Amino acid sequence: MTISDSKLNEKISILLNKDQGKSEQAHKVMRALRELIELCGDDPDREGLQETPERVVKAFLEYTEGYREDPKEHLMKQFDVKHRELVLVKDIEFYSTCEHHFAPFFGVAHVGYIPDKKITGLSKIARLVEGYAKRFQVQENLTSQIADAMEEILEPQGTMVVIEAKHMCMCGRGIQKKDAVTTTKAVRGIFTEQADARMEFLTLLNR
Ligand SMILES: Nc1nc2c(ncn2[C@@H]2O[C@H](COP(=O)(O)OP(=O)(O)OP(=O)(O)O)[C@@H](O)[C@H]2O)c(=O)[nH]1
Ligand SMILES: [Zn+2]
Repeated sequence: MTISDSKLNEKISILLNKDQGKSEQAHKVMRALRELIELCGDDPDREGLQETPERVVKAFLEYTEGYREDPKEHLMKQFDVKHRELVLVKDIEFYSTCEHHFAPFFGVAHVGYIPDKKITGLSKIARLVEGYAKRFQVQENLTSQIADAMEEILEPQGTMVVIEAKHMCMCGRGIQKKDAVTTTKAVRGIFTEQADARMEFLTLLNR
């Protein structure tokens, strides 16, 4: 089977929105992936590996779906309520791709904000996390991008984001510390100014 006549190829074309220029680029990447297989010491034409370049391209387009949307748009759907106290969405699972090694990193995001005028749907906060996670990332940028989007679109009294994640680039390669967990936080607005607000977030988080 050649790369161009397989079924997976059609799926890639759909993922690329039938963009002809991008499809050509995808073929170049598939050819490069054949080279990578050879570089690593295997035969790209052996049965198990024949479709691997296409599968890898398709998988990467899925890992990076966030580039093909504006995650902030999810927050545009808003409601007017009188609630002016902490809203905390805990344990939002995410799966991202380390921009240094293209290895997965994954874990949970906890997103809290104190509304001023507007609130958004809870699922929209999870969609925001997904939109930034599905890109090439470092955990610190992922954390601050989520906080900055909340601030810009909802204009709350403040936002606090905590992310806990495991990085596969520290497991199967390199330093090989499979149990290491990295925690990052981003605080904005009232959470920067008031220790009590941060404490309330952390108390609810650890319940
Ligand atoms: N700060 C930060 N570092 C990350 C993240 N993901 C991966 N890294 C680190 O990026 C660094 C890249 O270091 P380099 O020395 O350029 O690359 P390397 O030789 O592959 O590094 P080692 O992993 O130490 O073998 C490593 O220390 C990784 O642990 C992240 O989300 N945030
Ligand atoms: Zn890495």
